[in-house]
Formats: sequence, C-alpha cells, structure tokens
Amino acid sequence: MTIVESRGQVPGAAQDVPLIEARGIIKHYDGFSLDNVSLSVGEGEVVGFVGKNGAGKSTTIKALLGLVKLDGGEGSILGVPSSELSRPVHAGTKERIGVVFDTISMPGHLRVADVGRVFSHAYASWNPRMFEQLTHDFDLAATKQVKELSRGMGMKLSLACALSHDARVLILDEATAGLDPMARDELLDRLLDFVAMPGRAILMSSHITSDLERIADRVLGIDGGRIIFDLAKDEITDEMGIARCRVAEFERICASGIIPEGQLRYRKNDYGIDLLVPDRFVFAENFPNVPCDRMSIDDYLSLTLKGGVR
Ligand SMILES: Nc1ncnc2c1ncn2[C@@H]1O[C@H](COP(=O)(O)OP(=O)(O)OP(=O)(O)O)[C@@H](O)[C@H]1O
Repeated sequence: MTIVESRGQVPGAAQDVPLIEARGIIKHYDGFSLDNVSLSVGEGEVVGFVGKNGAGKSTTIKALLGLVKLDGGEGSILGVPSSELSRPVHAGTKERIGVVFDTISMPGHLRVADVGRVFSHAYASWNPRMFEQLTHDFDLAATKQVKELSRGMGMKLSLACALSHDARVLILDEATAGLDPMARDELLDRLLDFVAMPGRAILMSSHITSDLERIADRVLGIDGGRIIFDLAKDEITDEMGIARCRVAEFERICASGIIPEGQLRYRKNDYGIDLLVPDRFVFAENFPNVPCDRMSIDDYLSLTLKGGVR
C-alpha cells in the first residue's frame, strides 16, 4: 500500500482503513502472552480498553506503537504498520499520533515552558499557542520544573503535549488516572471536541470506567492477554441490566428461559444474587417485581471475569 503523506492530509483515513488496528497480535513474555489480539478503532470513535491489572492493555498499546517486537500478527496506525512507525519515512505519521502513558517521561530539570520549546523542535506541526493555552487551562505554571510536578500535574503536561502537535489519533494509557474530578471532566470534554473533528480517533485504557461511560463509543475488554469482549458502550450501559434477585427469584428466572442457558452470568453477594441481564427492558416486562439496575462497565467486567455461569 502506498501512503502519500503531507501536512494537513490524514494518512490512513483516505484508504478507508481503521485508524488504529491490531490483527492477531502475539507477544510472549515469561508467564504472560498476548494471544491473538485483534482490535480496530475507526474514524470518529472513542474506544475504551479495560481489564484488570496485568491483563495486557499496556502491552497491546506498546505493540500498536511499535515499541515491542511481536511474535506474531501486526498492528497499524493511520495505515502504517506498527513495526515501521520508527522509520524516518513515517515521521509524518508519527506526528499525527498523540500518546500519553501513565508515567511522565521528560527530563526532570526542564521547566514547563522548556518542554514546549523541546517539543517545538521535535514536531514540525507543534502549535505553541495551543500548548500555552492548555498549560494555562490546566493550571501548570510555565516556570515549574517537571520534577516539581505532582503526578496529576505531570499527566496534564503530557496531555497538553499530546494535544499540541495536530495529532489525528490519541492513544492514552491510564492518562486520566492522576487527575482530580474537575480536571478529568475538563479533559473528557476536550477529548470529545478532539474526536468530533474529521479523521480522528481515540483509544484509551482506563480503570476509571466512569470516564469511559461518559465518552466511549465502544469498550474492549482484555483478560489474560485475550480480548474477551468488544461491545458498543450503549449496549452495556443502556440495554443491559443487573438484576438484584433473591435465590428463589433467581431459580425462577433461570427456569423461564428468558436468558439462554450457558449465558446466565451471576454473582452471589450477602443480600442475594446479581444477575447479568442482556436486555433490561424485556426483563422488566417478564419480571416486573425484580429490581433491575442499569449495567455499569465495572459490573459488566466483574461479572464477565468472576461471575458464575449457568
Ligand atoms: N517488558 C516486560 N517483560 C516481561 N513481562 C512483561 C513486560 N511488560 C509487561 N510484562 C507482563 O505482561 C503482562 C501484562 O502487562 P501489561 O502492562 O500489559 O498489563 P496492563 O493490563 O496494562 O496492567 P495495568 O492495568 O496494571 O497497567 C504482565 O504480566 C506483565 O508482567
């Protein structure tokens, strides 16, 4: 595939391919493997990436960015194979990728304003006014040194950098973890503004699933290095439900056949049984007296990973 790059053109988008894609990625570490991980993020999408600690989120993200050598499969961003992103010929594509990891990787002695200057040399499309505006909005004093920043402030600085070089895709690995609720709220608004422009997409891993409930279009779950679900967010939070049943009600629901056998996922607690309901509206018609809450991403993940199956 020939990719013609120039400033202002969106590499990848013109070829109608996903902006971010993994095809059967395999990576073996001692005691852990990414096992045939496939995913795709299309134009205009915010895709949340969830899973417990050590599930493989960061490894997948690093694989997509070409930062780890793969044992199989391939990733691509903006149409460029991940393994080729470091080649000078793809420098233009790299500029279009904004990346934030959960740790800040800038020299501690640099002041916030210096970071802007360093990045202006690294990125042809660096926008100093945008960086100044973002650091101002994020309450980052230009004279503060990187080593003096709190964790949340460091995350804000990384985010300001990622949003100041005309990126078309953002890949965020736990990027909201250190932010206070007000800063998270503001950032989520900015991410929605970002992705509303043509040719853009976001992949973000997060343990703060309320952030994903607010802005994600789709949610990918990973466990033990395997993708375990890939669902529209609305399917989880609008259609699914979590029924709070007593044991007798649970048995009645099981016997009713309303949820196919083998797909009944449940979790026992001190008060009874929580049951994953695929369609809470159908459920409410059939069992109007059993309380059924909206599903959250946390509950869906927990029921998928730890729930019993019947
Ligand atoms: N460089 C490495 N060498 C060996 N093992 C590694 C390496 N990097 C990651 N791993 C292992 O791969 C597994 C997945 O780690 P990964 O960082 O992808 O998880 P994660 O889903 O991002 O977790 P968290 O939510 O804690 O950030 C873990 O078992 C980890 O120990």
